[in-house]
Amino acid sequence: MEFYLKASLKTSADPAVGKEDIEKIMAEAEKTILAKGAPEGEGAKIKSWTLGDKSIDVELTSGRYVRVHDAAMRLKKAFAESLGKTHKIGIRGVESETFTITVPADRDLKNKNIPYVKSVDFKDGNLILALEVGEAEMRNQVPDRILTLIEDKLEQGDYGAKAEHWNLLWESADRPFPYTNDPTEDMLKEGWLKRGSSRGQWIHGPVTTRLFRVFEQIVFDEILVPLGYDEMIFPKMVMWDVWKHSGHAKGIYPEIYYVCPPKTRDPEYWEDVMDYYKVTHEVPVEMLKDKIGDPIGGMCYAQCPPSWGFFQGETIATESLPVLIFDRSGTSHRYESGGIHGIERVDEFHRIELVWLGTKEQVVETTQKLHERYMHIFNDLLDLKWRKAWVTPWFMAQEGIAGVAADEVTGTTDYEAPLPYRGSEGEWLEFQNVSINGEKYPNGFNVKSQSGEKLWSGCSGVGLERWTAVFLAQHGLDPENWPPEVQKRFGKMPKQVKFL
Ligand SMILES: Nc1ncnc2c1ncn2[C@@H]1O[C@H](COS(=O)(=O)NC(=O)[C@@H](N)CO)[C@@H](O)[C@H]1O
Ligand SMILES: [Zn+2]
Repeated sequence: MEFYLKASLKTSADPAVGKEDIEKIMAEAEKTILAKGAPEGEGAKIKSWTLGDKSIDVELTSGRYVRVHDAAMRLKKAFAESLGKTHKIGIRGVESETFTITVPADRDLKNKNIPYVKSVDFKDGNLILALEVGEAEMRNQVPDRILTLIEDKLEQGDYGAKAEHWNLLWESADRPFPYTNDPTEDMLKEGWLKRGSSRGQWIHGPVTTRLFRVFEQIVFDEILVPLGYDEMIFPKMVMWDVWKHSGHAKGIYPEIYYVCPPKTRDPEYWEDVMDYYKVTHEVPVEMLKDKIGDPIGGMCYAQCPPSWGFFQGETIATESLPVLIFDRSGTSHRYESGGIHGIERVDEFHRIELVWLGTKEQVVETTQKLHERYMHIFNDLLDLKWRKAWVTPWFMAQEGIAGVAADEVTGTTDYEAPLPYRGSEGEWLEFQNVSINGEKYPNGFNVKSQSGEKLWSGCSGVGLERWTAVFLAQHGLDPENWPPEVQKRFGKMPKQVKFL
């Protein structure tokens, strides 16, 4: 991998008078300023240099240490000091005439439309990127981010094949499946729910709503109350800034529902739209496009990121750790891939999101306790056939990164269950997960601990549609066949609205 930069350091006067000083700096630079911070012999190299009538023109090459743009800044500083003192010549700025990054690659890039990249050529097993950057971009590490972007793409395969990591951790004993219908079809027949007008959206009648609340009650009784979680309300419209801190801004765009404000709330501004509708009974979507502002963010997607605004920039007292909170205040929205089927994979869903933060030990211990409580719930209360698997951490998957986390403690455990109607080879459904997210969020949101110890966090998403889909797929719709702990909480079947 090689960086190449042909730069022109603009001088305030003809630099010829300082030729001796410049020669001295150029002669020593590779051993001094251009070597600092690099392993032996891996600093930046001066390929050539000449003096213009108001510039010092230099060709630099480097590997990944003392990169050419950093080398140019170091030369600028050295010239400014030496020429400034002795000859009152200042360095006005650094201009890059040619800036290329050459990276070994086994294939060309699909997307060549990268900021500050003029061209991408794939030749003789290398990607050669020509950059168009100014001094500000060179100072602001833009070339470094471009290199990282390319290396990530080459490593991950250009998006597409996100090889999901999956390792079985535990599986419950088999149990008979007396019911093998598709519960969504039977629920539709029973009138328990109806499709909403939006893609992947359902309107839940009294029965499924009651079932959601029964599962929620079980989470309260078995986890939130005994383990001391406090309820909070996390925002449900998520601004770009939150997703920049959480990392979602790296890869969330294909799957969010965007939020745009009106450009103004002045009714006159909207009169033509209203008149258009009143006359045509059609909503003039084209007209709306010009009247709404840019997307300010999106609807709730991962549910926990906005909670970090509560802790951002704070130092948490030792006595408050571990913080154990949860949110169930609203919906999550995802523009899921096609083939939205049943209630198991929807665009609008309801989740209880548990978040815990503390020292690494506290987070690991809290996570362990959660796994024990879930084990009890799924074995003894919901009486499910289910399993747990160690998978690519959800926060990596949501940034388009495959593989597993750096250390073996950080990561996501998916809880999955078979849906009998899918058949014995049918794909199991992830109905919730538990994750240790390491330092990611406290770092991302700059949250410190009184003791100065690094804070860790974890989160667990309990999908109520998913619990319901798994539970009904395995137990059927007749409460008579449900486990007593669910029947007890469910009570009498709510009266159904009768349609004629
Ligand atoms: N499209 C969907 N439909 C229904 N439930 C979903 C959908 N997407 C996610 N969920 C539920 O939300 C849970 C967590 O989602 S996740 O993306 O895996 N993880 C996260 O977002 C973490 N922040 C924990 O919530 C899933 O296990 C599932 O129960
Ligand atoms: Zn989460």
